[in-house]
Amino acid sequence: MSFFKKLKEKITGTNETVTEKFKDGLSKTRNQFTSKVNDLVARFRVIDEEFFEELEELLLQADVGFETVMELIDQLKLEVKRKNMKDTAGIQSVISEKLVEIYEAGEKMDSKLNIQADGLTVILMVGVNGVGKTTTIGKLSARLMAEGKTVMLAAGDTFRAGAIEQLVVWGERAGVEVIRQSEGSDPAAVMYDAIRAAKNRHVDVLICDTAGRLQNKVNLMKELEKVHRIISNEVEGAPHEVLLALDATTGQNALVQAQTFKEATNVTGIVLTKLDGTAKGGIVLAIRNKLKIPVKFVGLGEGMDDLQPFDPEKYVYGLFADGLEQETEASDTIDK
Ligand SMILES: Nc1nc2c(ncn2[C@@H]2O[C@H](COP(=O)(O)OP(=O)(O)OP(=O)(O)O)[C@@H](O)[C@H]2O)c(=O)[nH]1
Repeated sequence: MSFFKKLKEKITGTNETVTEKFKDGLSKTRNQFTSKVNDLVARFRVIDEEFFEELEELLLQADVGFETVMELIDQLKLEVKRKNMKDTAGIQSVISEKLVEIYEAGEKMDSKLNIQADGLTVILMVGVNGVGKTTTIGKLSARLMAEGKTVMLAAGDTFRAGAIEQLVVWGERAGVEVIRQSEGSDPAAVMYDAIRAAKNRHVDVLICDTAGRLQNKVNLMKELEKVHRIISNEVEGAPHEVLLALDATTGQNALVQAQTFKEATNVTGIVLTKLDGTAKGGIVLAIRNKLKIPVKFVGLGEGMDDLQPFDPEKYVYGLFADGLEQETEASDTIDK
């Protein structure tokens, strides 16, 4: 049975709304990358060295990243040989199978949020201004509340004008309390207040916003270190997650930002925002392989429920949805 058919069977009936979100969110990448792969397959018919070279180029253009592309091409060559495939029919299914395998074969990384069963969980959100940090905090609050958790927010970006107000608006929208001080105050003091309030009110999850001043690495590091210290002094084992928000539309630049934050703090997971806004959705694979940090969530749109836990199979489905529909329909007809 082809990978497409197995994948189709696996995801049918399991939360179709989420599957559709991945499909819609990846439509730009699919229209660019996958349609070019389809053209390539139609143009070549026979699998040869030139076919692999052009495929390699398409994968690089989709921001999959050099090392991952090389690994994928090697794996594909082996599989083509093993299966004795002479023509390109069915190669998309093999490509998608290998993409999932490569994603899952890497270092074992837990993409689940580390939420404590008892007591307060503290999540620190870091990232450069404008990447969608505040929006992500709002969406994450709504998601946790839907799971039955009580949530509180700490307005720790006291640096950027308007950041506190923006968080308060999201807090109101999601129905969660925001602990704040005035602009320019010490973010560590805000965290201290917020932890006190969260403990007093027996809140399950406290999400802390931070300033994303990447322009000044020394200040960024100092501030994050101080905030980190206050949080870990007040709550044992905290912060339980340090989530770095990265904007998928910034491509390779997102990798550079991530490197800086990695040096400043112990990032435990990536939230890749605006994946719906780029045709280079391969960046997910580059991030995982280059940074060795799990992508825990992806942003697939602007709505409250458009932040979804990353799932490699749904992601690959989103990339190859059209081909998958066609292939399974054709083989269903043959089966009948
Ligand atoms: N299409 C799309 N837009 C998004 C997504 N996430 C965030 N946005 C949009 O990106 C813009 C910037 O998001 P903000 O949350 O304001 O950015 P920010 O990182 O909080 O900015 P700072 O508070 O300065 O750090 C907003 O218009 C959001 O609606 C996403 O996953 N998809």
